Amino acid sequence: MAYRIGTRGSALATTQTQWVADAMTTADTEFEQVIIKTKGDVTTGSLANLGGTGVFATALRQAVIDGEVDLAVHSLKDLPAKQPEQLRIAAIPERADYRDALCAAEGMTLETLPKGAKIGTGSPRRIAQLLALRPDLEIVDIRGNVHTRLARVKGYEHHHDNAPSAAGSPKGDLDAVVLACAGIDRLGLDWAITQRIDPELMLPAPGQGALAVEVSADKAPDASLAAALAHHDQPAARLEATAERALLATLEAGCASPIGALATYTDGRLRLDAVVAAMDGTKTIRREATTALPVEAITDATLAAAYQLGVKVATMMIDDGADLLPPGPARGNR
Ligand SMILES: NCc1[nH]cc(CCC(=O)O)c1CC(=O)O
Repeated sequence: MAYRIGTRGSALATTQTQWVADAMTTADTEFEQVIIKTKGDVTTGSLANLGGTGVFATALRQAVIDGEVDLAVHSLKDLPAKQPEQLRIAAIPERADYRDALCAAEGMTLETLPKGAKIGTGSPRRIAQLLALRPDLEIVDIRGNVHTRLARVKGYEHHHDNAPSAAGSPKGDLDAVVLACAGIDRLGLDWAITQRIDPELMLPAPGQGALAVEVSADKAPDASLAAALAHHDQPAARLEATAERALLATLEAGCASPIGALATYTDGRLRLDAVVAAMDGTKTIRREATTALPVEAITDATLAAAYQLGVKVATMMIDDGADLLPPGPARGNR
């Protein structure tokens, strides 16, 4: 059978969708990419001002609901925490590097960047954690695809002369940008990363580095597609994503500040670290908890335990005043 697999049109989106398609292709199961334009792709201007959640995902999700495509591949971190009833995340494949990446001029790191260095990012979560570490940094709001953002770093084009030209936007005007390692690695641009930022210093967005393969909840996939999806649903990634998204769902109801969260599943234990931070970096609330979760296979009970871990850590943070921190801009760019 051939299936239509929906994707955003960016280089990163089509690369990761092709990765999923290739992984799931068998002798009798193949995939054809269908590119869906989303609001996040056609709107220019700062994402911090665009508002709302899920700007990248909405049109793609609608294409699944309308039956235009059989399945869709998203970056999990672009999906709002609340799952729409018409859709189901059928697979969360093995996760890539979940860390944030500093891509700086001259091999610099967060420790060696000069005082007052100009750092490009539009993510309230990254801004808050950067300023908590280095209040002297000058943050510059940037957006655009991975190539466009990397081209803002001094010397980038000198090192990468076949970089697609980032028409219209400035080049080489920043000391560094912060992006997700996962996206840069998937595009084969890992040489641009000068520091994979330790999650002790900066917690990633909930779901960062993970992909979500979404299908219609009403129309069950046929047997060969269902088998391919089940085979690529990785238990550790599923448990980690469940805890991170439970935390996000709980905090979104009670606090409006930037949120970072990282769950790691190793040796039968699921650990969740999370942070809520004031945008100016002056206050951060960071908590963690671990639960023993020996699993052979994912069941409703293990997923419920992972979800409860997220609720627990979020509740601890609200008790510690996470809901009293000043709000960041409307969400949509983590
Ligand atoms: N918000 C855009 C977005 N959505 C997913 C990724 C990176 C890949 C991933 O986290 O899986 C990015 C770019 C970035 O934050 O650098």
